Amino acid sequence: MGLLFSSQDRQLKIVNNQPGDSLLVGFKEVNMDSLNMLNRMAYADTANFMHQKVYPCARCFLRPEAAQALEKANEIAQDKGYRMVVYDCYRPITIQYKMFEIVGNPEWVARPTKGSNHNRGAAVDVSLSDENGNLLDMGGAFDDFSEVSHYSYSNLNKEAKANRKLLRNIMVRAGFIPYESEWWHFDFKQKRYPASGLVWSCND
Ligand SMILES: C[C@@H](N)C(=O)N[C@H](C)C(=O)O
Ligand SMILES: [Zn+2]
Repeated sequence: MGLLFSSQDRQLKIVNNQPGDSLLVGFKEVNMDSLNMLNRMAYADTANFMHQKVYPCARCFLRPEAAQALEKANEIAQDKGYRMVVYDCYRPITIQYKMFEIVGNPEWVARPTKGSNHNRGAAVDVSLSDENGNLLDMGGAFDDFSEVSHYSYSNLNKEAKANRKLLRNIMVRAGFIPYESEWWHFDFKQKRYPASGLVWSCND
């Protein structure tokens, strides 16, 4: 894939894997099953806004510090009697292009020329469930690209407002930065990581 340049003349360095590469160099896998997280990786299934399975399988890779922060968030959630629900972690830049082509609005899908923190392995899309895996009411669905998804959307019932706040507090305590437009999206911005085109394998 080589190098891409953003319109704001910031150079976006894309690291791509070669045929035969199976490991994501520089990333750490978050083992959702052993951590009792709910694996709902949306883009490894057809039930998403693209109606296409665009990931080879449902695995969560992040930069090591971001992975550690997600694990911390999970511990905080579990101490309170909840489970982390994981919709997305690292997202190859090729998929960002595909998403942006469909949605075309940077409020909902970051411009691929600039790159999303998902492409850097430094963002997650998450929610919470109870101990039995029942999703908490967040007042709207994951990837509902409408104002209902704004964290501060006013027309929410009390429970949904409280649940959004609970999720946000857990994630902020763990080191993530919330995104106002999407209640589920959290960035980990401690370092500037390069965007990547690496795609994981499913059998190692
Ligand atoms: C596509 C959606 N789940 C998401 O992550 N959007 C943000 C803005 C992104 O693309 O970084
Ligand atoms: Zn996101």
